[in-house]
Amino acid sequence: MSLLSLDKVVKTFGGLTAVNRVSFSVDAGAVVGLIGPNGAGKTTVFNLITGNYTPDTGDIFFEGRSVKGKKPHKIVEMGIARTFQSIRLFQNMPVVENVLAGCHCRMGAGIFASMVRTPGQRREEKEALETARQVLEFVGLWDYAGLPASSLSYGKQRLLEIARALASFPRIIILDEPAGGMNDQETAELLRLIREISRKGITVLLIEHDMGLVMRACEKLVVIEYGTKIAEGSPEDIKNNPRVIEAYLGSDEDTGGEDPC
Ligand SMILES: Nc1ncnc2c1ncn2[C@@H]1O[C@H](COP(=O)(O)OP(=O)(O)OP(=O)(O)O)[C@@H](O)[C@H]1O
Repeated sequence: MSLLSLDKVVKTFGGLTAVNRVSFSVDAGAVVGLIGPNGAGKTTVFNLITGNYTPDTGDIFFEGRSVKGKKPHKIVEMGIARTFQSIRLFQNMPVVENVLAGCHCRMGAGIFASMVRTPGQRREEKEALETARQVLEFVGLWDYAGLPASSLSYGKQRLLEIARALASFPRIIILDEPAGGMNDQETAELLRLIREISRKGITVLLIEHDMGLVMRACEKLVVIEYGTKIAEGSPEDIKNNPRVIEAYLGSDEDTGGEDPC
């Protein structure tokens, strides 16, 4: 059953159609990759799913409910969490505090409770801390919990973003170029982590330029070019799809003119 589905979604910026009638679905429990050359519209698709943008036309459904017009924090509450292409952490704050920021959407106590620290508030804080510990252990960063985020390597900062997203207990996690800036060892570790996330029953949708990672991690790929979906299928199908090869060969910036796969 599909957890997330896009139905003929369109997004324009002035005269530019960044996303052009894109439809695809993501099954519950799947790891799906959204790929395409630079500027194809991938991040815009993510921004549409997560409520950072609203589709001009078309619709997006999560668990059968439209997310169109909902604010990003409401969409997080529905069970969709994301990371960003450019790292967005509170650099001067400790690692653990960055994760606690991700727990916030599940904390129900209001402003009054925060001021007087009611027992309910204290319980929520304790639970949030426990969640932060669990997700940091899960991504291998618990040992760094007290250090400022800025002290982490670039690759570890990306893991911290994933931990923060996981702290909202998502049903789907949307990763925008998680391997960007990672070395080979970190990328291998990331692949292991994506598989672990999937094993926990969390659906994964990812944009990634590292084709080795995409091919190993994903069971389905959706390919877009100039905002339009040009192919969809298993990594093996996509690898051999002439239309996809052509799209990538035309984009030296991405592949150095080499086959994407
Ligand atoms: N807020 C915006 N205002 C105007 N144009 C935008 C905006 N966001 C994206 N675009 C344009 O929409 C197109 C798609 O951009 P997008 O960032 O979605 O591509 P992408 O596939 O994620 O690229 P990359 O792989 O380089 O990150 C580009 O031409 C981009 O310049």
